[in-house]
Amino acid sequence: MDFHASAAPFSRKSVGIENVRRSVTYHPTVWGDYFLDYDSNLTDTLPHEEQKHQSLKEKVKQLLLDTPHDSLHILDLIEAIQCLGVGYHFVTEIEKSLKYAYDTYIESCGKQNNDFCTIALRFRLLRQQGYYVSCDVFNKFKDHKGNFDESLISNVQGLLSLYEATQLRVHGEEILEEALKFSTTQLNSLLLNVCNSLSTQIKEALDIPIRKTVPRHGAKKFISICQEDESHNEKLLNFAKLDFNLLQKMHQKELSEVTTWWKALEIENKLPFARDRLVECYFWALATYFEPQYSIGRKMLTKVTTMISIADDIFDVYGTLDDLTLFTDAIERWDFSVIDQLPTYMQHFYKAILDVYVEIEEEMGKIEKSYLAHYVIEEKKRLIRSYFQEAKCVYSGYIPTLEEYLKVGKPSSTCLLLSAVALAGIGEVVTKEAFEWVASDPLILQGSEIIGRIMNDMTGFGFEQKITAVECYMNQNKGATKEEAFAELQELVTDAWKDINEECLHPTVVPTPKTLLLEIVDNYARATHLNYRNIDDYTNSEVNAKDVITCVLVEPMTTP
Ligand SMILES: CC(C)=CCC/C(C)=C/COP(=O)(O)OP(=O)(O)O
Repeated sequence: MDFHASAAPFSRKSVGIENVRRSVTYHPTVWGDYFLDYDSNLTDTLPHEEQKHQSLKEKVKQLLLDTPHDSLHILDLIEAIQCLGVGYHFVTEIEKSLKYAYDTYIESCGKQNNDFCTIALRFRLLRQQGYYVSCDVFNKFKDHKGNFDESLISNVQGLLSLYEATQLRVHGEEILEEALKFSTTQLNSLLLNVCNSLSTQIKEALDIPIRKTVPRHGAKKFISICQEDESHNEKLLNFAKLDFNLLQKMHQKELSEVTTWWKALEIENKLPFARDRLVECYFWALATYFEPQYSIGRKMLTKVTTMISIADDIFDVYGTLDDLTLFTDAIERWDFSVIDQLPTYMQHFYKAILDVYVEIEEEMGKIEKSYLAHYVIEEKKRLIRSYFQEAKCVYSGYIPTLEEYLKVGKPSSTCLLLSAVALAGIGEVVTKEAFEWVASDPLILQGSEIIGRIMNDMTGFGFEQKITAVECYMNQNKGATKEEAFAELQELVTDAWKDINEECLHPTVVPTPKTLLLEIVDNYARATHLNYRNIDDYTNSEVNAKDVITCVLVEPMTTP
């Protein structure tokens, strides 16, 4: 970027405040010490719960094995298992059934008893699994004029199923673009004429489709929907509820541990200008992966994310240009001995950052992979470099083009660093190739970065203390309104989802552990959708985020 062009109205330099420390009032933590109480006394799994869990798991597994691959019922069963959040227990069985569905795809879709709903469901389940299957199967639901058949309008479940299937579309799939418009319009008009529980289901799907749902949040939501459905399978539902509760206890215990760490840092006293969002950061980590074996990863991610959040507040609000120059240099040098050269308020923070990465290196050392920790540090440096570039831009008053902006705005989304940290926390299965893949910033990761950056910027426009993609677009297209800028940027988000969808299909160039890496990247985009689809729920976490966190991390499911 060239930072020497004419000054913009919001330029700090233009109003002579480049060396004035500023502050914005963020609301205090919603949670305080709340999760400290969730220590082992409350969160250890009891032996009878363990036994019941095991026995229900066996029963669900048997149900899967007993349902023939060629029955229509198997698709509904897999869908229920996955939506209820217990698919991770039956990965092999599900893969086997879906392989069969893939091998017999065209033949099965052609059968008489294959209705609209089933065809759309099969299409989605296979695409979710990474199988490329053709969208031509939807042609048979069009009338002689080429429109979707009017008879589909009254089929609510079919419309929902079609709508969900379109979320897996890739570039150039015209019929799925039409299907998305058709199903969205019809579902919106149905909202007025259906019963309460169905209208809630439609509203929720329109707001957050399955493809964009954060797994734990989705599990809780679908358990409630499933309960209302009289045809639900009791054993599966009970298993899902118990599994949810056992995982929730584990997550509460992790939160209790990271709260102890956070309190000891005394951030609210030492850096009172910064957002205090420990639990929200943990929730982001939980969105990345929720399974028991990634406990260490979630704790690492939480610590790293809180440090990012503080750094972001220093760069965007509090720090002077001199402070930011010193801090960026100190991060490049990555050395405890440079602490004294930093302004006092940064010293404690700089040490806290380095300590977190020492801890990551030590954790990786336990599996003899500490030599890979430098990949994570390099991503931290890349992030801080991008923050510094953005800050310099504000101080210079130059408004970049959207393209120039995104070169810096993509890494500043945090997606690259958080993906590298997520990898550092997966234990034995981590590979050097996976870190190198993240470092190379492949297309799929860029998709998540774009979603992260642009959705964040749209909610931040008018509030952020820094330049956003919206200003860049409006400046570049003289006379463009905010609405036009939003429409154009929303298109970029839609395209980014198509990139992600395409890159998830076999054969992928993603290294081992492939499925996990794809999940990590997908989940970053999903967490962004959840937190930034209306307002910035991370910064303003008193309303929506508080409700979501309460639902996922505080309220257990009622089990029989
Ligand atoms: C993914 C998460 C939760 C990251 C950690 C904190 C963070 C940088 C939040 C976004 O703040 P912001 O809206 O001020 O970001 P930016 O300044 O990059 O626009």
